[in-house]
Amino acid sequence: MSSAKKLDYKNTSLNGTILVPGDKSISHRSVMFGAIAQGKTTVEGFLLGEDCLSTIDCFRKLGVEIKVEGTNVTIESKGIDEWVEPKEILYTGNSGTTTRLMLGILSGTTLHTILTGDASIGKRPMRRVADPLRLMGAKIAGRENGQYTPLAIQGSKLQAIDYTMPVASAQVKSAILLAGLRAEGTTVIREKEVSRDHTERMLKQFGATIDVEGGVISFEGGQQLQATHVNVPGDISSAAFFLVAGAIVPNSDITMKNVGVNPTRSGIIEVLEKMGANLSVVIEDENAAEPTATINIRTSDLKAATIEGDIIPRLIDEIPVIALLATQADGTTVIRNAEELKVKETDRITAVVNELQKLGANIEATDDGMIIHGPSRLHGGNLQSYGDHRIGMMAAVAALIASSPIEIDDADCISVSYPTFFEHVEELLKNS
Ligand SMILES: O=C(O)C1=C[C@@H](OP(=O)(O)O)[C@@H](O)[C@H](O)C1
Ligand SMILES: C=C(OP(=O)(O)O)C(=O)O
Repeated sequence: MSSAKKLDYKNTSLNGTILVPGDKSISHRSVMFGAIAQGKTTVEGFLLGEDCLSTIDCFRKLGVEIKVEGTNVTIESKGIDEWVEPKEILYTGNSGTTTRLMLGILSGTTLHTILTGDASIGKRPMRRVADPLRLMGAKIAGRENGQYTPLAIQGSKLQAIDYTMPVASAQVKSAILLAGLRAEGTTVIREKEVSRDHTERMLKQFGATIDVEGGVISFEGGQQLQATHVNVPGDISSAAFFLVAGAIVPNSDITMKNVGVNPTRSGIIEVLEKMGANLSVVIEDENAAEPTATINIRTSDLKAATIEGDIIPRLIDEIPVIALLATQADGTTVIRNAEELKVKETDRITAVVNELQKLGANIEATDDGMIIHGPSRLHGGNLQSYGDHRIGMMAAVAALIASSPIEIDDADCISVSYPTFFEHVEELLKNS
């Protein structure tokens, strides 16, 4: 059920300390790796967002025992060879990560499975994963030769490949690595631009050996994963909404603890620094499998920046809210090389530009990004989320500075990645 939400935040500031929920990418992977390994894996700080719950649901249908108690999750598996062939279709909801990584995992089993998701997933390109997996010997069938869900997979024997990534995508890389775990030989992946490396880090955590050097990943097939404990840090992509809110809402001072600051994810921190934000980042644990930090942000005088090149994959999911940030910065912000935004939950270039224009922002779309002239005073209006959690949250942060109320058509979609988002907004407003 979708629900409209009217936001009327007048003369408020945001103050206080919050703990953003667990990282979505790492939460997905913790369940996947725990299900592949034999034994009991325990996860702490798991994200109870709908996308990660879809991943849990898929593995339960494969016979893996998964218990959820608050944000603690226990996965008990007899190992990938003991999974059962599901009688039902595996439903991946709104989650591209679940769909693409499962495709890689399931290709190397002996099972017949079918993956499908919601209307948005049904439009997202899957050949970017199916094609390299087919080079490994995977048997995948689907609409338009495997481009779109539903996708049927007949598990088969796989051979390693040496693959040069045509796009910077951690989902493609991870699907190949997870198939590579079951393949004969050494899988080699060559990345021109580094994408998030949670899969590589977690493979090591589960006892595998993986070599990463100068954008080249080498990974020997046939390794067994060992069940372990996974500590999921706070999601920097969720923290991003409050980093921007703290910078643009007058008289604000927000602290977030335990935020994951893996360098392949922390592009937004570099952008905030470049734009002159009042920001401090104190590393908590540099040696953890995934490093964390306490981050403080205060109201800032911002200047425009150019955002392009190899930083793009390190902040791709943050671009909608960075665009909002740029509407409050002095000068012209240019975002380039971000055409991947067109194949997310919705076309995020069109969605961001349309919705921010409705509020009076001076923003235009380009083929691979957007151009924003700031600063501009935003007014209220009726905004669409397009069923995309990141667009919904961008609209909600805009409401914190808009001169009149903003109504968001379908705000429920925010629970895909940040179910407690509005509780955190209320908590920070209380202290103002
Ligand atoms: O691997 C992951 O967990 C993700 C990778 C990124 O997608 P791409 O691989 O399509 O760039 C990102 O946008 C998505 O939110 C999560
Ligand atoms: C693109 C996203 O996720 P996914 O690809 O897993 O749907 C996102 O969370 O912004």
